[in-house]
Amino acid sequence: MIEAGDVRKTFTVRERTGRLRRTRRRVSAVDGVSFTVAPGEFVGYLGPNGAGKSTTIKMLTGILTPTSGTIRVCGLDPSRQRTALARRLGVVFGHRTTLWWDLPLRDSLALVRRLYRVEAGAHRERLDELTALLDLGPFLATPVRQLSLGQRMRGDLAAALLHAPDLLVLDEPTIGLDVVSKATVRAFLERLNTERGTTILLTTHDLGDIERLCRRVMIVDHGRLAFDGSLDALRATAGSGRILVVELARPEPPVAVDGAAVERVEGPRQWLRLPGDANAASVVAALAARHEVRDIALREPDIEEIVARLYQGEIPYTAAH
Ligand SMILES: Nc1ncnc2c1ncn2[C@@H]1O[C@H](COP(=O)(O)OP(=O)(O)OP(=O)(O)O)[C@@H](O)[C@H]1O
Repeated sequence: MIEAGDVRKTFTVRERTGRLRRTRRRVSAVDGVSFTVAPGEFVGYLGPNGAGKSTTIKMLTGILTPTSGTIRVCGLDPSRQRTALARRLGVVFGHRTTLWWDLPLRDSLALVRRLYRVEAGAHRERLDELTALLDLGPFLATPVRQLSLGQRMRGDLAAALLHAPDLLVLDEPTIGLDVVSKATVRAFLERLNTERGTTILLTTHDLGDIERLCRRVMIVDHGRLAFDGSLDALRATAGSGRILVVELARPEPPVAVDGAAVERVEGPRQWLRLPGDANAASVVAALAARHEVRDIALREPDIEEIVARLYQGEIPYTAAH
């Protein structure tokens, strides 16, 4: 569905370096990224701010042309065959709407039908289905500018899917949504993928989206693909380990136990990181033999923490392969 081969995008930015002087600087936004996405996959595309995610998405959707490398999306070259690709592709940017601000949602969706030249019968059927799935009924007659963010996002999803695309590309579709709206959007996307077989590429900073939806995760950092694998592989990152929180009878210097490293000390509490293969029971036994332990708790690493540590360079991406 998507094939990207050694894709690069370089921007030239002009900078003021003195009162009258300007210099040009080259920014390598995407620096040799290669991957393929098969039909029916649901892939999360992650990365810290400025890593190159939006630039990649803009190249996949034909908005930007790569400086070098090859891209095929639905068998087409996005920058050369943008119109043909638009018929096969749906795109939703969480930050902005593609709907007409002053028109009621229903009229906006009718214009989308004309844009994509969807046959009237097929449109009605599809609109009914999307209205039911996304619960659009109560606000179809409301002008887009009066919709709440969650309602507007559901309207945008409907607009992107009215022409039944094979591939849906989402850029932060749950940004700013409350927990209930997020759950609605996530449940809808899951159904779209499993029941309709729509391939989905999802860019987000919300790791809840990723955990709930994606079987595969790609992480881009400094313009390069730093990780490409399953969510389980990411969770099992060698350096991630579990955290043992120990409450001692009194404040003590960091304890010394084989197979654990003290990460934090707060009064009588100490946080020990256990490597992936460590035996928690023997660490606890060793601790109890030498210290008066009041309480212990074992925490599994959460995905948010693992990703933060990867971004900060505390664990190498290679550990996640
Ligand atoms: N039009 C542009 N001109 C110059 N530099 C750009 C342009 N677009 C992006 N960049 C630079 O390219 C790099 C990657 O930007 P990009 O927007 O792709 O990152 P991102 O991963 O989407 O970030 P975020 O999570 O903050 O949205 C950044 O250093 C950014 O400043």
